[in-house]
Amino acid sequence: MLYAGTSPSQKRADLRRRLAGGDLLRFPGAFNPLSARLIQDKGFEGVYISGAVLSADLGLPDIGLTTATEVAGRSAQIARMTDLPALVDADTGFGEPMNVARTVQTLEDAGVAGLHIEDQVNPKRCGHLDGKQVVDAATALRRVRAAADARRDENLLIMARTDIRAVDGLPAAVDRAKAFVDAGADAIFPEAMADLSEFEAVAAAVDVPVLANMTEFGKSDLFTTEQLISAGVRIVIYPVSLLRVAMGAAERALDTLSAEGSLRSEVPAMQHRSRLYELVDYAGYNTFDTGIFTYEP
Ligand SMILES: C[C@](O)(C(=O)O)[C@H](CC(=O)O)C(=O)O
Ligand SMILES: [Mg+2]
Repeated sequence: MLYAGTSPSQKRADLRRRLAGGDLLRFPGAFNPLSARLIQDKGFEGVYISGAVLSADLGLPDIGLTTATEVAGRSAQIARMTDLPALVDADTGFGEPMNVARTVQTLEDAGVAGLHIEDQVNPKRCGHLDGKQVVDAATALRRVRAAADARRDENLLIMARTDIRAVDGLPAAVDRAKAFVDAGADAIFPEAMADLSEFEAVAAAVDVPVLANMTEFGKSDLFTTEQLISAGVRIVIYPVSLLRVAMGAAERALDTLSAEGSLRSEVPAMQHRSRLYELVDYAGYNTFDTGIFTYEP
């Protein structure tokens, strides 16, 4: 009933333990708190909270318009709904190193298990678009250092994302990944890798987990979990996938409604009322009521 029973510090400890175990951890993007429940129910290892989804949800492009407060608010709503660790996209950290530090503490308070800070210039843009720019190494490292120093729970996972591959090539991405680890990054997110061997090169160069972004319609192929494991990847995100699936279904249903005058033919594809009730635990609330109202002081 209500929110998940696992505390944020426990989720962070769980994530650390699972990462030490060596498996590939799969983090589908939750496009709302309810979908986080579904991700847990289906047996995934974690939930991703995407900046692209947050922007799209507000009807905005992913070009650095959202604020740290909006990201923290949505993160809290999603993270509290699941026992799984949540990883959140903190974009560029929302400002200078001191702002990055405050962003980290705010997201920690929101209950996430980890976050990533990227090295794009402000305002950032989707990592799979052309025309990105990255900041110099010193600036990028200061962001990561500030993030690592700011956390109060040592288990909060600070991931450093580099977008430099699309700008200066793979060797630059490998160099930056190594420097990020020296600056305190617990994991590396190399954005827009061209192929599997590039993931492999980054994973071989650092001794921390590497994350793969399996976003659709982007610069990387959609590799299978087996392929990612063979390349040494330890975390995979499917950031916008569930939103794309849901919006695709919504468009088709609206077209059906226009064409057919009713949604009758769409009903078999819909999530059933009973399944929705299962996910929001209607039964748990009934048990609570029964316990309270039959209680005799
Ligand atoms: C991972 C990402 O940062 C996100 O916000 O989810 C995006 C995803 C996307 O736009 O497809 C990204 O920059 O890759
Ligand atoms: Mg993003």
